[in-house]
Amino acid sequence: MIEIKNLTKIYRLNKKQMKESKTTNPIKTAVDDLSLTAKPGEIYGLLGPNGAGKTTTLRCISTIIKPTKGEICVSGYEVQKEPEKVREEIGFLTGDIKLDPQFSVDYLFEFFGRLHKVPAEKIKARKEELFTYFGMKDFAQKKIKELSTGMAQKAAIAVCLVHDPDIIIFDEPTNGLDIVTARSVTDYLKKLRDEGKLIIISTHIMSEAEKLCDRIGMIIDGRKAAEGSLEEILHETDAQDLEDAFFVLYKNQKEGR
Ligand SMILES: Nc1ncnc2c1ncn2[C@@H]1O[C@H](COP(=O)(O)OP(=O)(O)OP(=O)(O)O)[C@@H](O)[C@H]1O
Repeated sequence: MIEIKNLTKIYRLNKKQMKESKTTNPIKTAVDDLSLTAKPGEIYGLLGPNGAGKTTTLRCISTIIKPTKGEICVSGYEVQKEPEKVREEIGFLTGDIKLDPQFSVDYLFEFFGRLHKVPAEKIKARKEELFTYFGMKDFAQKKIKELSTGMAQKAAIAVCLVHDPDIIIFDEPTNGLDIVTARSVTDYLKKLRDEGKLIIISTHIMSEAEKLCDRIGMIIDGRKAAEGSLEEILHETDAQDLEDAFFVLYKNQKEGR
C-alpha cells in the first residue's frame, strides 16, 4: 500500500534555473498538497502533462528526494523515518538512473541482486525468468554502452526487479520504446498486478493510461485534478475519453473551479 497525505514539494531555483524558467520567483511548487492511496493488485497511473509533478511525486515515494511537507507511507513504513525499509519494498525505474555503460547486463543484474542481499540461487532463478520473458539472453553479455534504447530499457527493468519487490514504481515505463517492446513491458506490468503487486507509473500518454491503469490520478500543476477508474473520471467530467476529460479538468483548474 502507498499512502500519500498532503504531499508538497518545493524546489528553490538557482539563478540559472530562474533564467531558464523565465521567472524571477526562486520558489517552484512542483507538488501541491497531493493526497492519494494506491493498493496491492492495482496499476495506479499518475497522468499529467510535462512539468505536472509526476516524477517529483515518484521520487518522493522512492526516497530519492525529501518532501517539503506531508507524509508518505509505503507498506506501513514512513519514507522520512525508515527510508531503508521503503527501499527494500520497492523497485524504482526512472530515466535518470543510468546503468554503468562499462558493465554487461549479466554482471549488473548479479551485482544489484547481491546489493539487495538476494541469495545466489534466487538471483539465478530471477535471471532465468526475466531474461527469458524480455528476450534478453542474446544481449546478456553485452556492455550497456553497446545496447539499443529498447535493450537498455529492458536491462534497466530487469535490474530493478531483481529482488522481486512487492511495489513497482515506473516513471514513464514505455518512454522511447517501439510498440513491440512497449507491449512486452505493459504486459509484464499487468502480470505483476495479477500476482497481487502494486504498480504505480507516471505517464503523459492518455491512451496508455486508458488501457493499462486500474485507477488514475490526474495531476495538473502539481495538484490532483481527478482520481478514480477510467469510467469514474469520464463520468465525473462527462467526457468520451481521457483526453477530453483532461481538457475539462484543465479548464476548470485554470478557471479556479
Ligand atoms: N531539481 C529540480 N529543481 C528545480 N525545479 C525542478 C526540479 N525538478 C523538477 N523541477 C520542476 O518541477 C516541476 C515538476 O517537474 P516534474 O519532473 O516532477 O514533472 P513531470 O510531471 O514528471 O513532467 P514530465 O512529464 O515532463 O517528466 C517542473 O516545473 C520542473 O521544472
